[in-house]
Amino acid sequence: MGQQESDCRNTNSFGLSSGQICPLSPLARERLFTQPLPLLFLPCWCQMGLNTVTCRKQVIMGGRKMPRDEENAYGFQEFRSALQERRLRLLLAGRSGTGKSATGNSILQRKHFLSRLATTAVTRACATGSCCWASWDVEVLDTPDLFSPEVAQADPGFKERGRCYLLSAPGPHAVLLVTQLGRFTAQDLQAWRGVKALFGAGIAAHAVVVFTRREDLDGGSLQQYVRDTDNRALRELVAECGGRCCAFDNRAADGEREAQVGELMGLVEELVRDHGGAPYTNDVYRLAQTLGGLSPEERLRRVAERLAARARTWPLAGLWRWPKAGLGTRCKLGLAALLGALFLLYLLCRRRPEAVTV
Ligand SMILES: Nc1nc2c(ncn2[C@@H]2O[C@H](COP(=O)(O)OP(=O)(O)OP(=O)(O)O)[C@@H](O)[C@H]2O)c(=O)[nH]1
Repeated sequence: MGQQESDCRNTNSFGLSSGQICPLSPLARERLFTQPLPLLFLPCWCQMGLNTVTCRKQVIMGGRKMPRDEENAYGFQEFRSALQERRLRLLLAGRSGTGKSATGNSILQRKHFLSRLATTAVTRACATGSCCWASWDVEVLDTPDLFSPEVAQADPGFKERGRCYLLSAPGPHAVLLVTQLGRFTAQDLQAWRGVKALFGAGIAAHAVVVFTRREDLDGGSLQQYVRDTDNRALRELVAECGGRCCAFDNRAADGEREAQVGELMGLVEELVRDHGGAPYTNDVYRLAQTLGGLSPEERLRRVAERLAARARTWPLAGLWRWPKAGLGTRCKLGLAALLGALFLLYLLCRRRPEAVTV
């Protein structure tokens, strides 16, 4: 694939102008969360396969098998139109200093984002850049440190995180989790958790792990590196992202960089096909889709408000994600059985109303 560099579009003014699709019915998961009783047991049931709501499903539509993501509110027609639109939104994420901006510049094939070696974070605000790749209009969103625990102090009003949402609305087709080859640290893992905290655990189905400093492979195979690494957290991360990973040497010569971008875009195209052309979406993106008529400030205020509300219910959301948090299957089943037994015990021990004697 060859890249034709050009500015297809200007930066997205909060991303709401393109591909607006009305939200459909709220997710079954959200509905279930409004029911108090099954709340405790949902994660277990879900993990045990009793609840199929969270699972990616194959649905038969018009004689064709279509993959469908639970997080997606799109219907069949919308899948098709998303593909026809030929637009890809890529969101760069990861800890500070891993090479997100440099990777963004490699994709855009020009120096668009500020990228340099520094002891403190260089990127201070979300920024977008766009280019054409093959027949795709590609929009790249670079992010500042939105994913570390420090974000709570740095962005107390959820403004920057709100901008991140609005700039990537109606949702990213792929999240590129950028990490340095050979330096996958606790901070990288925290950043990945931060990505899931901000967007929801379902984002993993749209994630690609991008390693910078490809030159350190010395011509070796990335797959083998990932397979052989003794860093278990890294192996688990790549597995969680469906094995999608690639490597960039952002200082390589133009031709080599173009080949690396081609490799990444191949993974992204496959991902997009797997999702029937639909980007990742969640309740915040769906909210953003309804705010088209409002001023940018008002949209930001509403989205920030929703993010703050989500953060307040974070322990509940954490409960939902808990089954995917890396516990062993046996352990999860054991806990599920224990919770089930406790629930039965509660039902049995509940005081029955006294029999009324006349
Ligand atoms: N050798 C080498 N250096 C790289 C590569 N990718 C990025 N770098 C360097 O890593 C440093 C940090 O890169 P940035 O792109 O600024 O990293 P960032 O993640 O955007 O950093 P923040 O904006 O602070 O979050 C810069 O000096 C880059 O030149 C790579 O593939 N190889």
